[in-house]
Amino acid sequence: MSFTEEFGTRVTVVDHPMVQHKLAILRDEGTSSKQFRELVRELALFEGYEATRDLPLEDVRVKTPITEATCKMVQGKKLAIVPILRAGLGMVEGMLELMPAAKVGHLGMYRDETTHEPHEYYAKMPEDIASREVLVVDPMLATGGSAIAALHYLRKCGVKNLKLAVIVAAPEGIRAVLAADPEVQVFTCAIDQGMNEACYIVPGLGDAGDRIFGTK
Ligand SMILES: O=P(O)(O)OC[C@H]1O[C@H](OP(=O)(O)OP(=O)(O)O)[C@H](O)[C@@H]1O
Ligand SMILES: O=c1cc[nH]c(=O)[nH]1
Ligand SMILES: [Mg+2]
Repeated sequence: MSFTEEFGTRVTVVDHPMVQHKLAILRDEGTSSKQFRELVRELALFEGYEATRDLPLEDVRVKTPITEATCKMVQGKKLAIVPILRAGLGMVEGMLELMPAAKVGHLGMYRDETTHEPHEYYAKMPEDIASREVLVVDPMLATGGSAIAALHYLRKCGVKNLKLAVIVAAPEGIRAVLAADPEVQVFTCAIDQGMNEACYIVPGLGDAGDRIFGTK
């Protein structure tokens, strides 16, 4: 069964040629931290473009230099971007370029190196998070543990409309997320083969947080 058949409309693979090109450079172990950060920002912008495709529009009257016309503008929808620290921070700037009025909540989470379980160490959300449409961002979806913990936290905050944008996903992680949250929509630039024994995505791109911040 193909991933399209298995995941249906709940998963969108953003596989535009420019996205695939940038992702190939991102995966390359020789790519510097500076270029890695720039690519993560750019890929986030492309993903944000897809993730906001269903935003409601309203009619506005515009006077062009030629005549008056009825045009469309995005309704004043309340949005929030929630990066999972650290690596998710790399995607915030690109998302904000697209949605400058969005609020940003932060969720600190690290994966235990042995058990691969997520540990939450920080959370700061906009006060009105429950009434916002929320886009959780993190470049990597491996076992799905971190994303599931983030989605669970946001559901407990009362968030109704949740989307998750990652850059590289393992099929196991997607399955786990879809099973844990029956409504979340997932956006990814690639679905990889799987994970190795250390739960790193294969072929993946290594440790996204370390590559963004140059910590290894
Ligand atoms: O799907 P999972 O198995 O939970 O793995 C994915 C998580 O692991 C990475 O974070 P990490 O724990 O390395 O923290 P960091 O962002 O601080 O590097 C990544 O950015 C995700 O948050
Ligand atoms: O491949 C992986 C898996 C988890 N976290 C990463 O940064 N990369
Ligand atoms: Mg990391």
